[in-house]
Amino acid sequence: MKIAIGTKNPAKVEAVQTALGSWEDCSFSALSVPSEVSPQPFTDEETIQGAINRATNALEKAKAEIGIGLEGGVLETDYGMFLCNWGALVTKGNAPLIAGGARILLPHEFAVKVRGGMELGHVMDELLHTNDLSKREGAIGVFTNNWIGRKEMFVHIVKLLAGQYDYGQGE
Ligand SMILES: O=P(O)(O)OP(=O)(O)OP(=O)(O)OC[C@H]1O[C@@H](n2cnc3c(O)ncnc32)[C@H](O)[C@@H]1O
Ligand SMILES: [Mg+2]
Repeated sequence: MKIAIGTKNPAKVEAVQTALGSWEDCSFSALSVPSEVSPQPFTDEETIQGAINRATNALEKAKAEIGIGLEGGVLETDYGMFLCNWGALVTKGNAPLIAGGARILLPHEFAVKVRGGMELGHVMDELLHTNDLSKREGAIGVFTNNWIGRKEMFVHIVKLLAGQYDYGQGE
């Protein structure tokens, strides 16, 4: 079974490969595809839409059986700005399967810069003097002192997607 992943970000690609490690006879291809939402989504809805678009575009581009899209975003609440992450699994002719990931509050000084129009990944690299942090532990890794890294967080989302897919196969 051919599985297309709608990104080349290693934190996401490795998460899919790890989460689906027990699925037999799978081949994975990681492709750069448009999310068709803003580079920094600002709501759950926009982040979900980005995940679905990545999954759909990857499915079509790779002519795969399954497309998987993972998207990071932020959302404003009465408590402050949370980071959020969503995943979608798309198969031809079916409604997308959707799953959400862990969310935590962003420290004020980081949220202020995101509100000002910067992508969270760029804010992280600027304030922490890092390079491409979002391809490794990500914001969630930094702000949880690496108890939960970005890959681990996405592994959970992909397992939630795979489980729903398995459930559907049994119907
Ligand atoms: O190449 P792609 O797949 O686009 O990977 P990305 O790192 O840009 O990731 P997203 O577009 O899904 O995420 C939107 C922004 O949020 C940033 N980000 C970094 N760590 C994050 C985290 O733990 N949770 C959510 N977003 C995070 C990310 O770098 C982007 O600037
Ligand atoms: Mg991006």
